[in-house]
Amino acid sequence: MTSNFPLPRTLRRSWSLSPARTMRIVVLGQSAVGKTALTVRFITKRFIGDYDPTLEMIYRHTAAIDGEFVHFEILDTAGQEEDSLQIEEKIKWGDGFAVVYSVTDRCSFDEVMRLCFLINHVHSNARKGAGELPPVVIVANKKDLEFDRMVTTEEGEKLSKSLKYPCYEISTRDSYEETALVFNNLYYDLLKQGTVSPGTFKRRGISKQMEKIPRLYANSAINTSGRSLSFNSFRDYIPE
Ligand SMILES: Nc1nc2c(ncn2[C@@H]2O[C@H](COP(=O)(O)OP(=O)(O)OP(=O)(O)O)[C@@H](O)[C@H]2O)c(=O)[nH]1
Repeated sequence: MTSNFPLPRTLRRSWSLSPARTMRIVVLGQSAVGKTALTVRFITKRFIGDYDPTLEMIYRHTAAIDGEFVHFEILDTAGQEEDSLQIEEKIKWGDGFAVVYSVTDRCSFDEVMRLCFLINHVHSNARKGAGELPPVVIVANKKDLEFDRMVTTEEGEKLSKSLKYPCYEISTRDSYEETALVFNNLYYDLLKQGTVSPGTFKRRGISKQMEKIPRLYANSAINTSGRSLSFNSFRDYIPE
């Protein structure tokens, strides 16, 4: 089908983009800190309030960053207690990590350190000292809930300094831009490591456990209706 209207400049530009890279990001953190909200906000640009708390999913999303297509595969983990072997499989799968806590929940803040150590431990063993450790960002979510705050900005900064990972204090509810910054910066950090070939990031094998996690192809460009979608209708809306 042809159109009588000229294409917008942004669409015309995208045709000259170079081949896509794929980056796998694992979103970790305690239950109810906003992992699903963060992931869905990034890929649909919308804040959707209610999710099935137990759902674990790999979202696939293509974004154009600095004139390049980047395929994100984002594993939104369940955030509930599971044995360490299961978490380790997921950590092995990732190229980069967003470790999320809520500024309204001190326990979720205390969990960040353990998760960061686990990431380092798993990847140090896997790489046997060769190569840099994967990029990690700490996400302090729900900063809009100032009255319920239990963790100060300074505490977040102190943790960030001691772990040597950047920490972004954000509101997934209020800002798409802050959410995108988390994922885009993980991508830039991985690029900086210089371990990427022009086509794709280096791939490792996928375990049977990882193959069982449902995958969903989602792209913000698909959702242009301006409707507010519930999570279930969001899932039905976007085909695999
Ligand atoms: N006010 C506010 N609420 C938020 C924000 N981010 C998430 N929420 C709410 O926090 C609750 C939990 O969000 P989820 O995204 O389901 O949290 P989760 O970490 O994925 O939870 P699990 O699936 O149990 O691991 C939901 O009611 C969200 O609407 C935010 O930035 N501000």
